[in-house]
Amino acid sequence: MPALVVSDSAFSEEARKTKSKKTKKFEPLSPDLNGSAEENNIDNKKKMKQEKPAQEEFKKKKKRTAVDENETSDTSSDAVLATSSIRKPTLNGSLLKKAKLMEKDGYDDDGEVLRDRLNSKGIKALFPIQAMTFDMIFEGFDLVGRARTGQGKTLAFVLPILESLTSGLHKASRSTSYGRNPCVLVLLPTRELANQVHVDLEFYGGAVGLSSCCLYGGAPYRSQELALKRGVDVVVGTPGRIKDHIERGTLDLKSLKFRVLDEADEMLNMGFVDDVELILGKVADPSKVQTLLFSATLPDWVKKISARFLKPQKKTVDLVGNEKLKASASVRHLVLPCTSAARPHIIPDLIRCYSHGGRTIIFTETKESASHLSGLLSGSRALHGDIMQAQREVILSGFRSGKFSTLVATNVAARGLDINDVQLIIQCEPPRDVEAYIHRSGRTGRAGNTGVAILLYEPRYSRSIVRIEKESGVKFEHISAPEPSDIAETAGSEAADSILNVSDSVLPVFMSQAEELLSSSNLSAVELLAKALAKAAGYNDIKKRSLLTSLDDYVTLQLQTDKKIYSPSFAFSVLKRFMPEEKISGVKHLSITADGNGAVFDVPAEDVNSFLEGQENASSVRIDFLKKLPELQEWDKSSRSHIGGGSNGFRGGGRFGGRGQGGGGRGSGRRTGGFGRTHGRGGRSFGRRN
Ligand SMILES: Nc1ncnc2c1ncn2[C@@H]1O[C@H](COP(=O)(O)OP(=O)(O)OP(=O)(O)O)[C@@H](O)[C@H]1O
Repeated sequence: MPALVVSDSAFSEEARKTKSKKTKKFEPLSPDLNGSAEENNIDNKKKMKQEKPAQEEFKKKKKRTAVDENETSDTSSDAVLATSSIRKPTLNGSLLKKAKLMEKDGYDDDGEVLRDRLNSKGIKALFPIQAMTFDMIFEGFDLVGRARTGQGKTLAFVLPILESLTSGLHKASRSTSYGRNPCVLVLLPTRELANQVHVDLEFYGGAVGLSSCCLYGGAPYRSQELALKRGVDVVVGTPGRIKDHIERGTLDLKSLKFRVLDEADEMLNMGFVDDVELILGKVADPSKVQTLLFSATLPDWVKKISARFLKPQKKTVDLVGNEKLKASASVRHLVLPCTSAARPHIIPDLIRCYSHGGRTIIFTETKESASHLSGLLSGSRALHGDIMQAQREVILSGFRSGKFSTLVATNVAARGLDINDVQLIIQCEPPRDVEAYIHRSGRTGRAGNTGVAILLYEPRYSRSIVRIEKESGVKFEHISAPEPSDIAETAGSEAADSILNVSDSVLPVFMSQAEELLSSSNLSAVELLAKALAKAAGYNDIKKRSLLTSLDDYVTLQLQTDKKIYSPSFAFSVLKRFMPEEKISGVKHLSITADGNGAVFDVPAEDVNSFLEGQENASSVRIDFLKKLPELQEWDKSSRSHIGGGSNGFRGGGRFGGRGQGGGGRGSGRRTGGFGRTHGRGGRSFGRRN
């Protein structure tokens, strides 16, 4: 039997670590070393016996089956249980074995169907979290599982549960009768997520003859009650509605074998604590139920819940642990200063630069701002809790199927949603807690793919960026907004391509007008053609854009004097020496540089020349047009004063290389799509996908 190993795919650090650990760990299990492996297993079995005697009978059976099958012992779970380490992580090892077991029982077709279904989704080997938890779950342990977003936590509980019900611990006691009570309960925080996991359970569970239903609020009770009455094996749902069904007597948890809390911490955030605790407390004999808890983030409440409701022998597989980086490692994390007024202008440009033609999810803090922003972004739809449930489902399925490619959502879409080809996440402002940042940014870069997450922030409140950076372990790349001229350049390039595709049949009609235009204009043929291209690309002019706030039609200037500038009021007093009051009133977002040698501020694009020329009238003063934002002092919202620069500062400086002399990365971006405005330390140019 070919033993597949954990995917060696272009995946995470974890995958690599797991693989190397795995190789080391399982080398002794090669066929010629079976003896020593067997000895290990015997030792481990002893430890296991002390640890969980209730499992013994089942394990004996399992071992007999393995011997019957003449398999090597490399799939023995004992090693895992004793070491809490990695079992040979085989999809084939496990699922082929499953298929074999099924063959004996006459269920070979089901096994094939399950395998085919996994393969049809590109699943050929287990991801680390799946490989490391499979046996623990299959063997009957309670488990807390944590892995970064997009690393396959759903199948980490789905597959061993299916296997356990159809060929493992619970096979014998499984009922298939009409009106049977569910043996699996999966709790999730949002309806969308419940739906998604239900779809997975129907798809994979259906392959082995398990039925499921999904219970969430906002949907009629009747169809849910009918499904429960007929009898199902798996119930998936949100805590509120599950509790309602329990209280109405339509859902009985007495036959439960598994209960799963997916994204448990979000249930706390959403105020489901009491409901969850009530549901967990409804099980008659907790010793007969296996409880599994999965999330990418495990704050304190989850630890409390697990201490209260999981058995003392529970296992914990934490692939994030004390590692500094808690967010997805396959996502580029970017930050960009941007006022709320600038968002509607800047976001389409960000999508154009960073989404590579894929899907984008934009997160806002409130339902109102989601609706408002979606109204301003053509081709986008909003998704939030005030939208009727049926409509929410239509919107999400439209987004999944590509009917529109930009979704503007609140946190209802932050957790767990797995949508193909989401290339870009934009967060309109820093979320209140780091968990929200981790989950939102994790809607891209899933299953080993890459993605980009851009966090917008009001420049004055850069402190929250520092906080998120510290708590998530992410090293943000600071970028400035794509310059309108860069966007126009690409649009012009597309227009040039489209012009070449225009049929020659237009020439007789337009030639004489072209000749007339050329002869009557002072412009050269190339200049006229450039204007025609601009028009074809939809441009009448090129706007300026502020470096400080990303506002269109504003330009960022820098003021320097021969003295240090300690406060905005001092900077204003200097400006007042040589600029008229009406121009000073147009100055916005004045901030002091971290080194105190200058002040930067925005002025309307039409006033730039007045400021540049005005400095002629003042001695020891310099005004410069900024191409690169220096490091700035942070604005302390509470004291309404500037905090000293340096490490606390709003980091522009060296990290904002983009518009710096030469405009980092602009150059040949035309064809390769380089909008080279990534100004992180590495200064990588972030081009469009070729
Ligand atoms: N072994 C595998 N091989 C290939 N793809 C997989 C494998 N396991 C899961 N996937 C795919 O990876 C994607 C992410 O899986 P899943 O939604 O379970 O991640 P998650 O860890 O629960 O993420 P989140 O924390 O965001 O909820 C899904 O599209 C899933 O089909």
